[in-house]
Amino acid sequence: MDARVQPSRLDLDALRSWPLPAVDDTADKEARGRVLVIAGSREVPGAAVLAATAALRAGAGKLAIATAASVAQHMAFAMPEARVIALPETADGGFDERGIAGIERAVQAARCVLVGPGLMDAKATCRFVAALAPLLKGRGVVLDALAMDAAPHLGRFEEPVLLTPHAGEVAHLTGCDKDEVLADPERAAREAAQRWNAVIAVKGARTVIADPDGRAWLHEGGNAGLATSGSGDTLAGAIAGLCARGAGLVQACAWGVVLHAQAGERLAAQRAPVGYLAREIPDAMLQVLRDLQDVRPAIR
Ligand SMILES: NC(=O)C1=CN([C@@H]2O[C@H](COP(=O)(O)OP(=O)(O)OC[C@H]3O[C@@H](n4cnc5c(N)ncnc54)[C@H](OP(=O)(O)O)[C@@H]3O)[C@@H](O)[C@H]2O)[C@@H](O)CC1
Ligand SMILES: Nc1ncnc2c1ncn2[C@@H]1O[C@H](COP(=O)(O)OP(=O)(O)O)[C@@H](O)[C@H]1O
Repeated sequence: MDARVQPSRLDLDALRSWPLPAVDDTADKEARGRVLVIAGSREVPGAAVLAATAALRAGAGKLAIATAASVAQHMAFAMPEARVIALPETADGGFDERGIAGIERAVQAARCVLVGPGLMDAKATCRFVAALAPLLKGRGVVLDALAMDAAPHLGRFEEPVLLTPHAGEVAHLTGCDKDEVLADPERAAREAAQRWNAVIAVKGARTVIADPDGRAWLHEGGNAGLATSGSGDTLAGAIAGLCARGAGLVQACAWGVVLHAQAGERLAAQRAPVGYLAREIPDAMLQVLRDLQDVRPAIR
């Protein structure tokens, strides 16, 4: 018999009974929390824009983006709400770990740091994340996309970190088969959470979140329209934004997963079931967030 405790179901009702920390009407942008998005390479700069937009739509107060030097100027115009820090690149388009000195202050100021969307050069990314890891202590950390490749090399995290792999990325990280993960995402999430002492969200039509304490949450919802280029970047960004404005990693992840899926459902109803764009998801998430807060206000 399967001894696993059933995962808690995540849906809008679950969020209503798990309200986000309230943001006071008198809050300034510092109180709303700083988020640092380390993302975007010369081939995939848009991933940083998608993640950063979602972080602000989720309610973060202040935004910094650390991105490839070759696209930093363009990023500053694409994302006028951000302070943009240029990172030196490797020949293969990765972030050179020597650039970390230039983001040290931004890391220290951030309540949440998201690393990964749109990064290139797996080897350089592993070195970069390994060198960054000691600076991340005490803040919410979300590793997405190529930044997760560092996880197997970092051993067990000392403090919880969130990883957001889809089934293919779990297969890539653990050496198992993608179909095995799809057949039992809960097992994959629980095993990875124990192995790395991390919160894991295995994403897909069924998303399972597991934490190192043995708790798990299951979300079923959204639609195939969410299976689109850049969609995962908006999820990671929203989670980082929720964390920056005061939610813990697990709550931020749970809220982000439901908001993202609900945004997909709204876009499917408003536009078409398939064919809406990742860049449209953050605004739809804001609509869902607003309606939720009408029910139980988190921002007065
Ligand atoms: N047009 C673009 O590319 C855009 C990309 N964008 C952003 O770029 C980032 C990367 O996205 P992506 O789409 O390039 O990488 P994705 O396919 O998620 O693979 C990730 C890893 O999983 C692995 N992996 C996958 N399946 C597997 C399997 N069955 N079994 C084993 N391994 C498997 C795969 O290994 P590989 O297939 O390379 O061997 C790879 O290591 C992300 O942030 C995305 O949002 C956007 O911003 C918009 C434009
Ligand atoms: N059929 C589906 N139903 C519901 N959600 C889905 C479906 N397919 C994908 N998603 C969601 O869309 C997102 C896709 O993320 P990801 O594969 O990382 O995209 P990308 O790498 O292009 O940004 C995940 O949050 C996943 O849960």
